[in-house]
Amino acid sequence: MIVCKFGGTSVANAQQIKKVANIVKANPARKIIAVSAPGKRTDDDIKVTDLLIQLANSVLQGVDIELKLNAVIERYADIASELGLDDTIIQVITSDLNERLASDKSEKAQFMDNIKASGEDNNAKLIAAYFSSIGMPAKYISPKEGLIVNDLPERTFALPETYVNLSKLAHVEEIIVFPGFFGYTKAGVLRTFDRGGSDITGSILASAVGAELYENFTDVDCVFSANPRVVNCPVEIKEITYREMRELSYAGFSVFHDEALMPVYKQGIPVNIKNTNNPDAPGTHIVPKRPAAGSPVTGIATDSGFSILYVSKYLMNREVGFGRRLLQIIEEENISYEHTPSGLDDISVIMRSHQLNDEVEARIIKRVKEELHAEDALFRHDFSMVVIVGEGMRHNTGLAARAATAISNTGANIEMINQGSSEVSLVFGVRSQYENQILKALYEEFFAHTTV
Ligand SMILES: Nc1ncnc2c1ncn2[C@@H]1O[C@H](COP(=O)(O)OP(=O)(O)O)[C@@H](O)[C@H]1O
Ligand SMILES: N[C@@H](CC(=O)OP(=O)(O)O)C(=O)O
Repeated sequence: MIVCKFGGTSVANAQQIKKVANIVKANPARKIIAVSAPGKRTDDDIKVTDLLIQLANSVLQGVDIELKLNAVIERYADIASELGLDDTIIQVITSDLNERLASDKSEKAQFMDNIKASGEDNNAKLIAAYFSSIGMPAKYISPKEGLIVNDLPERTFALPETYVNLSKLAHVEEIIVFPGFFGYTKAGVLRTFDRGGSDITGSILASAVGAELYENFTDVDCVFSANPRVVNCPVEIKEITYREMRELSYAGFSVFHDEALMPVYKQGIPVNIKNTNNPDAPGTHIVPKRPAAGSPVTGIATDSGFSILYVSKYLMNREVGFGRRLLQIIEEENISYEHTPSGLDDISVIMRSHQLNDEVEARIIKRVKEELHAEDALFRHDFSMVVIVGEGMRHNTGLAARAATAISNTGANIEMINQGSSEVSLVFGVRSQYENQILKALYEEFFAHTTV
C-alpha cells in the first residue's frame, strides 16, 4: 500500500485535481491520499489557507467578512463546476464554513485553527466527491476518526494512540481522501499543525498503516541541492538520507516539512518526493542510508527571521551555571532557541524572531542585567542561517575553510559558525541582506563542477 500526499499546488484548481486522479488511478497501490487546501495557481495567487487566515482575523476584529468569505467559496465553486460536480458539494462547503464562523470565539487560537483547517477539510470532501463521480470509489475520512493530538500549549503533535486508531484505514476498500494539516485533541478540540503540515499528516498515515512507500507530490521534479528560486537549475538530489533531509527541511527547504520525517523514519518507510505535473520523473528518494556520492555536500539551505541575544560579562567562563540561568530566562518566556555560541566573556543565544516583541525583549534584557549582573545585554535582528548539509562532510577536511572563504568573498561578515556534533551540517549566521548572494556563492563553490 502506498500513501500519497498532494500539496496545495497539486490541488489548486480543477486541472490539477484531474492530474491527481490520473496519478492515483495509474497505481492501484495508491490507496490513501492526504490533501492540502487549494494552493497558489500562479506565483502571485493567494493560498486558500491564507485567505482563511484573513477571514478569521476579520471576524475576530469585528469587520465585514462578506468579500473574504466569498473569495474562499468562489475558489471551491470554480473547481467544482470545472470538475462537473453539481451544487451539492458547494452547499456542503458553504454551510460548513458558516457553522465554523458562528462557533465560539472566546479562545482565539482555537477559532483560528478551526477556520484554517476548513481549507483541507472541505477540499478533501470535494476531491472524494470528484473521484466518486468519475468511477473511482472514494471516501472522505475525517481526522476525527483517530488523528489525536496533544492539548495546548506545545506545538501540535500526534499522540501515540493515533497510530493504532488509524491502522484500521488499511482495510478500507475505497480510496481514502484524508484532509491534511490538523487533528483533534482527546477533548475533541481541533488543532492545526505548523504551516506546511499536511506533509506531517501524510507521514502519520503512512506510518499508521505500515505503507510500503510514502509519496509526497509537489510542483517540482525533485528536491534540489539549493532553492531553485535563487539558484538557477541547481543539481537534482536523487537520493538523500532522512537525517540530511531533516536538516535541510528545518533550515529552509520548504518542499518537505521537517517534522514529517519522524513518523516514517521510525518505521523505515521510504519517502519519494514527486511532481504532480511530471509524475514519470523519478523524484527524490529519502532513505535510511545511501552510498557515498561525488560531493561531500548534499544541499545548502538558508532561512531568514533570526535574532541574536548577545550577553557579556567579565569572567563569565568562571561562573558556574551562568549559561543555564540565561537559558532558564529564555525558557520562562516560552521561547525556543537554535544555537548558543559562546566565548570567554560572552554568549549569544540565537532564536527565531517571530517569538519576540518589544515587551518580551525588554523583560529579558532587564532580567539578564538584574539577575545575572551582565555588563551588556542586547538583541540584534535580521539574521539568516545558512546551513551546509552532507553525510560525506565528516570525512572531508577543509570544508569549513572553503565555505568561510566563499562567504567572505561576498563581503558579508560571518556572525556565527556552528558545526553540528553529528558533523552532518555546518551552520553560518549572517546578515539577511546577504542571504541570496551567499547561497549563490556557496553553490558555486560546492556544486559548480558537479554533474548529475
Ligand atoms: N531545495 C529545494 N528543492 C525543491 N524545491 C524547493 C527547494 N527549496 C524551496 N523549494 C520550493 O518548494 C516548493 C514546493 O513546496 P510547497 O510550495 O510547499 O509545495 P506544495 O504545494 O506541494 O506543498 C517548490 O515550488 C520550490 O519553490
Ligand atoms: N494549507 C496548509 C498546510 C499545507 O501543508 O499546505 P501546502 O501543501 O500547500 O504546503 C498551509 O498552507 O500551510
